[in-house]
Amino acid sequence: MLLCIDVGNTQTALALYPSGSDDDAAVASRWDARIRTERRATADELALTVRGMLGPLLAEVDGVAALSTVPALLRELRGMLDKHFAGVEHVLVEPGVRTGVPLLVDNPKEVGADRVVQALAAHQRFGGPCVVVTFGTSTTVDAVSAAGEFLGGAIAAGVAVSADALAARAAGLRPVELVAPRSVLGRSTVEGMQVGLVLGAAAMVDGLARRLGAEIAAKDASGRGPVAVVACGGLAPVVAPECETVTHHVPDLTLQGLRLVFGRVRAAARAREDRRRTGQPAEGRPVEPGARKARR
Ligand SMILES: Nc1ncnc2c1ncn2[C@@H]1O[C@H](COP(=O)(O)OP(=O)(O)OP(=O)(O)O)[C@@H](O)[C@H]1O
Ligand SMILES: CC(C)(CO)[C@@H](O)C(=O)NCCC(=O)O
Repeated sequence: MLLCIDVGNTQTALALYPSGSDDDAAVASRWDARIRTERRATADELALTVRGMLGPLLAEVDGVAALSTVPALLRELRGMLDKHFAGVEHVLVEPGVRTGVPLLVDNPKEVGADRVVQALAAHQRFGGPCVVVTFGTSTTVDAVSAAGEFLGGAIAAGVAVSADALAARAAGLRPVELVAPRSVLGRSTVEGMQVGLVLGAAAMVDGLARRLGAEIAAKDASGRGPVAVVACGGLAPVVAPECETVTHHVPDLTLQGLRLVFGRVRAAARAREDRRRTGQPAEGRPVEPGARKARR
């Protein structure tokens, strides 16, 4: 089975998917888990945690795909894969890895690996142009073209981050439970904060999704018409139902994206190996440097 690991800023999500389902847009996980992200964890500590959680399932792992949105943990994650998963194929999604997603932005290297794999998974599953919304430490709203290109998008403070900041900065406000209020007319301090935090985030996402949809349509005639708006992230169950534009909620979108990247990288490596063995040149003409799109 393929082990996918998404190290987020607050939580780390893990799942096991059946091997050999590389091209399938969506495959149900056989096992999943969520743990707190510990920013100072070492490669050995990460391995201890992952192995401990997997227990006997560890023996069934024949591949690992991972990403980290925490730069400090990228090195440790690589160390864990190289030292503790040396015997199985593994892919760490970072700049240089051929995900097949063209990144049409100023600096492709700075785009978070989570946003890249989410764009891939949403496009593979729903086709056409789409908008990806994540409700995690940050709230992101990203545009993906009909051809599956990452066009850019928005990065905003996440709902829990906003709630913490408000309680820390306003003397009369306390942390509140992040749930949708009964009505937009907040009739208490707690409800007023829930309106602002939860319904406010939903309204922001709706506004951005509509504007990004218009940008996609303006760039490409095939982007006109309904655009799938795909939500994921730890707070999606709370906020996505309050959004008018969200059409799908895929809780494991990032992990599915990791699974797809693993399949692509493995297929490319096998094609290279076949060519090397048979002495055949790569298919197609070499791409001229000026015409090359930024991919990773
Ligand atoms: N059941 C829940 N109820 C309330 N908040 C939750 C729940 N589950 C997760 N969260 C919150 O969701 C956020 C974590 O979501 P997620 O794992 O998508 O983000 P993350 O780990 O920070 O990833 P990223 O760095 O990609 O944003 C945290 O702010 C956490 O407090
Ligand atoms: C935006 C977040 C925090 C979303 O998880 C992550 O993708 C990240 O740290 N990205 C780097 C900056 C960027 O994507 O442009």
